[in-house]
Amino acid sequence: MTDPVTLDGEGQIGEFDEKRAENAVRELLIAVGEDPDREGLRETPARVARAYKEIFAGLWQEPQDVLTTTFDLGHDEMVLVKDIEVFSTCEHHLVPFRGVAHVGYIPSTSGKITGLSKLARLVDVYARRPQVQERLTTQIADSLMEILEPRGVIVVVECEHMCMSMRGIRKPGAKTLTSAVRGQLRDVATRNEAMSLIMAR
Ligand SMILES: Nc1nc2c(ncn2[C@@H]2O[C@H](COP(=O)(O)OP(=O)(O)OP(=O)(O)O)[C@@H](O)[C@H]2O)c(=O)[nH]1
Ligand SMILES: [Zn+2]
Repeated sequence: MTDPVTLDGEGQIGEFDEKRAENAVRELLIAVGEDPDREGLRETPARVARAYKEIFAGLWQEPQDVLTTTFDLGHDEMVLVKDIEVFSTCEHHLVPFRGVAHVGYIPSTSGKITGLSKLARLVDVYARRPQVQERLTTQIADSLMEILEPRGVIVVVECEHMCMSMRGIRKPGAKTLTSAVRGQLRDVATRNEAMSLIMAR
């Protein structure tokens, strides 16, 4: 058994513990009735540990690590990046949920903007954690508000949750939509403009 770890105030250990993850996967395989020492499974615990390190890499990143490049371009109209692919993990069942995120903002009056790819990186920072879709959505919106200080933000996330498709209620195809709207994007006209851009196919 690996020694218990000391959790910090956020409920996190200091860094991803690959050995501990590997041991846990081995235990899980035994618990489900498998033989972790049979040939096909021998490397699986180490492989799964490496995969989890990647899937949960966002736990070791902060939004300011990726929203690094900002420009003062004087552009003060809406910027919207839509259909950003989302792969995340439901914190209730540890199975994936996937779909797309649409992220838009109205820059500050000085026109402080960021690189378009940074919006997609920001989505990944929060998606690569054990999540619920509502929190993923609000975290993206709130971190953008804090770092870019824009006049408004809109984030819409549409995902299918494997915990609803492959088990439990078994409703493949059901999509969950969540939104977070901040600042001037709460104004009906501006919000409608953003939504019509998001919904246009
Ligand atoms: N609000 C919200 N619920 C989620 C999300 N992902 C999964 N869930 C739900 O979390 C709930 C957990 O319910 P529980 O009753 O504790 O667990 P369960 O017995 O496995 O539930 P079932 O999935 O209904 O079989 C389920 O209703 C899931 O659909 C999410 O991102 N947001
Ligand atoms: Zn789930």
